[in-house]
Amino acid sequence: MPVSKKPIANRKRKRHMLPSCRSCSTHTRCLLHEASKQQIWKMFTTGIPLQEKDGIFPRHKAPFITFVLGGPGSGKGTQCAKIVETFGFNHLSAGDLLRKEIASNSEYGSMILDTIKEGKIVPSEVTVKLLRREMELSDNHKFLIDGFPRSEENRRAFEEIMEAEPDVVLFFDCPEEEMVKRVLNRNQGRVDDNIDTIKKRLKVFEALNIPVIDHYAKRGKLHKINAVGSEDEIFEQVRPIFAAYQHEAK
Ligand SMILES: Nc1ncnc2c1ncn2[C@@H]1O[C@H](COP(=O)(O)OP(=O)(O)O)[C@@H](O)[C@H]1O
Ligand SMILES: Nc1ccn([C@H]2C[C@H](O)[C@@H](COP(=O)(O)OP(=O)(O)O)O2)c(=O)n1
Ligand SMILES: [Mg+2]
Repeated sequence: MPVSKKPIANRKRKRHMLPSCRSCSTHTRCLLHEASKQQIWKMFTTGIPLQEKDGIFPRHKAPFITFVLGGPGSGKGTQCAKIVETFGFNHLSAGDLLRKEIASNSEYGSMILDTIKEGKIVPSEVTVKLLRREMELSDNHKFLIDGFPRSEENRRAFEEIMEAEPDVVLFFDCPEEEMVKRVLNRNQGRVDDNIDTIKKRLKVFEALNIPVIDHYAKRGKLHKINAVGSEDEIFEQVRPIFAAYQHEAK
């Protein structure tokens, strides 16, 4: 699966292909992107489609990207489902995309399976390519990217290949013993939901994912959420984060 910035052949391209602003493809931010995001939020919160008079043409729609981070079993997938329901995001789970690759017997399937069983991280170019494909094909440009980036390498690869940074980063902060308990009770038939793999995953989380979390904390993008409590209690910490963005866009 070679990484290329060229269009994917024979694939229907959507208007908000990344980078969404052709005139600034070397930049991760430009005034047009920023103005566009304001308009997009307005559109989503009011339900009124963008007009030419708004000064932003639809082809300039910028993606609104949320990274969802947290250790294994911290509740990322569970909360993503609630965010989708309430705020209408497209949920892209890096783990689900990798598991689909295994199931489809793709060229990288066996390597991905071995990596997941070992609790390690799949090479970034593979994961970013899968995410990129989903983002390009999406009709929705509000993305919840769940379980990514899991390492600084993941983060840098995304920024380089997608030429984009997240707008919001959520971190579900959960004690290890609670995460272990949840994963062992998850009951989804996953090859990595066993005590040996979970122990390895927790070490990898500390070593590789915490630096990513620190990076976004320093950049003021991190929203740390206490992941202990009922699903609804946790969602009540999440809700105002997105509600605040809606308010800003008005
Ligand atoms: N707040 C919660 N309290 C107890 N169990 C939870 C909570 N949130 C999720 N779970 C359960 O814990 C397990 C892991 O949740 P999941 O959303 O898959 O986490 P992650 O995607 O971070 O690994 C699932 O079985 C889920 O039903
Ligand atoms: N960015 C990512 C995300 C997941 N993976 C691999 C390695 C992870 O242990 C597995 C499972 O990830 P997933 O996000 O589904 O796991 P949890 O929901 O946190 O339990 O997939 C990866 O290599 N790189
Ligand atoms: Mg998950």
